[in-house]
Amino acid sequence: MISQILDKHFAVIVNFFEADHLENLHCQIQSLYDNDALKKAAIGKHFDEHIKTEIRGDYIQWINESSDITVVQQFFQVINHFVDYLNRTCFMGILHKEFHYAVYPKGRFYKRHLDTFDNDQRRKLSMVLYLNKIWTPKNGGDLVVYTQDYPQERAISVVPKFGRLVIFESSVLEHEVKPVVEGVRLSITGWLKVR
Ligand SMILES: O=C(O)CCC(=O)C(=O)O
Ligand SMILES: [Fe+2]
Repeated sequence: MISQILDKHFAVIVNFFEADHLENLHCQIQSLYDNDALKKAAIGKHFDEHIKTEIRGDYIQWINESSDITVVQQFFQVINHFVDYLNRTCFMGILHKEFHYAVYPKGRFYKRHLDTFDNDQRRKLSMVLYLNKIWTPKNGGDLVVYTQDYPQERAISVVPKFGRLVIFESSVLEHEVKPVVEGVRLSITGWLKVR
C-alpha cells in the first residue's frame, strides 16, 4: 500500500477499518444527516473561504480526537496508528490531521480540484473513507482521480463502495466527485499534514 502511494501517488484499500466499526461510523453520519446537523462546505482557506455550490455541493461536519463519541475516538486510534507507521517507515513527518464527515445528496458534486491551497501546502495525504451501505455505479458520485501518466493523463474512477479507503498525495493528484445520481453519498474525508 505504501509503495503504491509512493509510486502512483494513489491507493485504494479495503479492510482498513473493521466491519462493526464501519457500521457504527455509518450510523453516526446517517443520524447527523437525518438530524440536519451538517453544514454546507466552503472552498479556500481563511479570508479566501466562501461557499460555492457550483464548485462543491457537499455538507460537512469536522470531527476531532477529543470527541466524546466512542466511534470517533476509535476512528482516530486507527488513523494515529497509521500516522505512526508512516512517520517511522517513510519519515513523512506528519504532525497534524484534519477530518470531516461529508454528505453529497442527489445532484451534488465537487468539481476537479487539488486539495492544497496556494496559500497553504501543508496537506500531504488525502484520505477518503466511504460509508454508503449500498452503492453501485448507477448511483453516480464516482471519485475520479487524474493521474499524471506521461504523455497523457489518465482518469481513474473509484466507485464509493462501503469501507473503501482512498489515499492520495494532496498536492499531486487532481480529482473530482461526479454528481450523485441516486441516493445520498456518505464519507469521511481528511488530510494528514506536515507542520
Ligand atoms: O469524497 C471524495 O471522494 C473526495 C472528496 C474531496 O475531494 C474533498 O473533499 O476534497
Ligand atoms: Fe479533494
